[in-house]
Amino acid sequence: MHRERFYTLSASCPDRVGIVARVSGFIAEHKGWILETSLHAEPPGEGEEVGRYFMRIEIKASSLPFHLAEFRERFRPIAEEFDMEWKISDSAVKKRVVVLVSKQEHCLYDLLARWQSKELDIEIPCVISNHDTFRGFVEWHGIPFHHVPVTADNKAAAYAEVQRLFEDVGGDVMVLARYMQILSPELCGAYPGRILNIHHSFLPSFVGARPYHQAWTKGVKLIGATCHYVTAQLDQGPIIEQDVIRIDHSDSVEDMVRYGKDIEKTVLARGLRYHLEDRVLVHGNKTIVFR
Ligand SMILES: Nc1nc2c(c(=O)[nH]1)N[C@@H](CN(C=O)c1ccc(C(=O)N[C@@H](CCC(=O)O)C(=O)O)cc1)CN2
Repeated sequence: MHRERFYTLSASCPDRVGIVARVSGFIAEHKGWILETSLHAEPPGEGEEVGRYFMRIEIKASSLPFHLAEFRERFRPIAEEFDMEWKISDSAVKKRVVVLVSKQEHCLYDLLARWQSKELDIEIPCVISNHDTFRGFVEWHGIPFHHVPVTADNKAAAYAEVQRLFEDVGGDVMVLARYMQILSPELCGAYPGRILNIHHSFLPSFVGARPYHQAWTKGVKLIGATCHYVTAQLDQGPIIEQDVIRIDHSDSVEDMVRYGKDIEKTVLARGLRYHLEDRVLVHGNKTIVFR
């Protein structure tokens, strides 16, 4: 069902009395029609005096007497008054998702299927890979494909090329859809909260490139997948979404890889949707997810 155009205000600030009253008062003052509100008060962390308040508010675009740019300018003084980290997005503007992949097909295929069916209302301006494996499949969808090999000797140049391509297409989000190379700290640092990865384990268990082998060796009874923001620290970024499935002693690594494909696809799709809908707010190395 096509939703009427709406703006999403997502913000956080030091916790205090009067935040919601001030923000909702501003919206009401301009006859804004609120469609959905999510609020969370995070208590003070260790050594902190004040907690942090998180909010996400959807407002019907047609209910406001001004457009997005003026909304932002009129809201700015309030954001400064409360020392907010904030943004306002527009449901009518499709986010541009650049997909990175290596040799595993399942997450790439799933994202392109959800894009083609418009389940994910996004633009995919290009796909980048360190192998040429999926060129034909991607170009068949009318999407530009860029082969950027990564070797032990060319990592800096390779990631500079990835960044150039991302900037050239006006990328909003980078999705590592089983991209099996470790991004440089520079690339991670250039896009905090804008690079998502699907890790094929229930983090923090089994970081690295071969989590199913680690799971088999350990003999765990549950395996899973984790969608997280990418930081320079491998598989340590803020977690967005996770899920698990039960296995048992009779399951081989190959069985786990097969079961894992389904859960990796769905966890990535859910995590990406939450991010695209501004439902994820980062707090230190954790997230608040207004599902
Ligand atoms: N800076 C980061 N880069 C990447 C992350 C991350 O969290 N931070 N996640 C990985 C994805 N990943 C697990 O989910 C992963 C990928 C690759 C490796 C790894 O050890 N790669 C080896 C090469 C392996 C190969 O060539 O097949 C390496 O880079 O030396 C571990 C975990 C994506 N990037």
